[in-house]
Amino acid sequence: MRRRRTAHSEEFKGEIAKMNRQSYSFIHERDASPKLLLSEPSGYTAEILLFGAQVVSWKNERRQELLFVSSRAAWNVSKAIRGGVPICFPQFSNLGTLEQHGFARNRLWSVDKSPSPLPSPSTSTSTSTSTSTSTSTSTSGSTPSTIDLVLKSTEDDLKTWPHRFELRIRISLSAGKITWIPRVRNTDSRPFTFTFALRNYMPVSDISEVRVEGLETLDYFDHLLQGERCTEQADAITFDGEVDRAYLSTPSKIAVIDHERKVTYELRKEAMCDAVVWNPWDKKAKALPDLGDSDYKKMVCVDSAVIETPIALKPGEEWKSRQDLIYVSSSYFSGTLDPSKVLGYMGMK
Ligand SMILES: O=P(O)(O)OC[C@H]1O[C@H](O)[C@H](O)[C@@H](O)[C@@H]1O
Repeated sequence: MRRRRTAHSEEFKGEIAKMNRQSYSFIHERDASPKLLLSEPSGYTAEILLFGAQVVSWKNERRQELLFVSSRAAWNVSKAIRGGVPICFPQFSNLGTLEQHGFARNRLWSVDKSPSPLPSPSTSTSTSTSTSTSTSTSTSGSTPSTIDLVLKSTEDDLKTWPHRFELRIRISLSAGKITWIPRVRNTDSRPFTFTFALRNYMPVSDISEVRVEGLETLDYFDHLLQGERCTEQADAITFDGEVDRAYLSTPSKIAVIDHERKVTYELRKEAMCDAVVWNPWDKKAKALPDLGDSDYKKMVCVDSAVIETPIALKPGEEWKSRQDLIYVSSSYFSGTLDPSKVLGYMGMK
């Protein structure tokens, strides 16, 4: 593979940083944004673009890709890659005057090489109504590998969103689990509000065979019905057409169960009380230039989000949240994948 020498490659050439439990290396590919590689002892790896702080690959010890990336993803990044886990800030979707999903996913972030310790829950300001108080631990019990990335307001961004902020994301990798800890600090002299989402593109064998559990009976805004408020009637979400919904006041655990692939993704979240479920289906997929025509069959987005009640921060305040994405293969279970066993294993039932 050809390597490109850039300012970043000069600065970080050959660097393996191991400070404050950080363990990453830089990858430089031709015509692509610098990428960071996180690895951990049991063989899981993650690749993170500095452009958008977007995780674009998460692999297990057998080198199987655990995130969806479009077959037509545009890697010469001028906008967020279609796939992985883009970060939507300070606006989710088109719910405001900014560009769709906000600008954070389309900016070059920096590595925070000497990150400050995470604030304890009592010192951090969380204005969202999280339903969770739990703190996840590494599924392997080993120390995770972490990287801290930071985005600050630029003079250009201040023209469209006139609020000075610092957005920090700590991404940690351990066996079977990847964690995001986003923090937004108001560094301005006036209060501001924002919405936020971690958009998780998960790969599935066949979208028609997928169930999303944990959102039943909840209210949601249906983007396909001009944001109309509806109530989920089904006992699990299944897919036979386009879905674009923001579920409200969701539990801290949601499961995406792929019967055919015999895999379950468990999404655990704190301080992000909404959850978005999105699949574009065939017509919309054809309209998206960076999504293959039939890619919609192989993906589903289930996002941790704060949408209904935007986060409000006074000057100096900080909001902190957390998302764990946990990969559970049916090899943990004997015989056929039984959703009730999976959910029982996860402590959901
Ligand atoms: O194409 P993107 O900007 O990544 O957005 C992908 C989708 O995200 C959200 O769910 C919006 O409600 C959709 O209308 C949009 O198509």
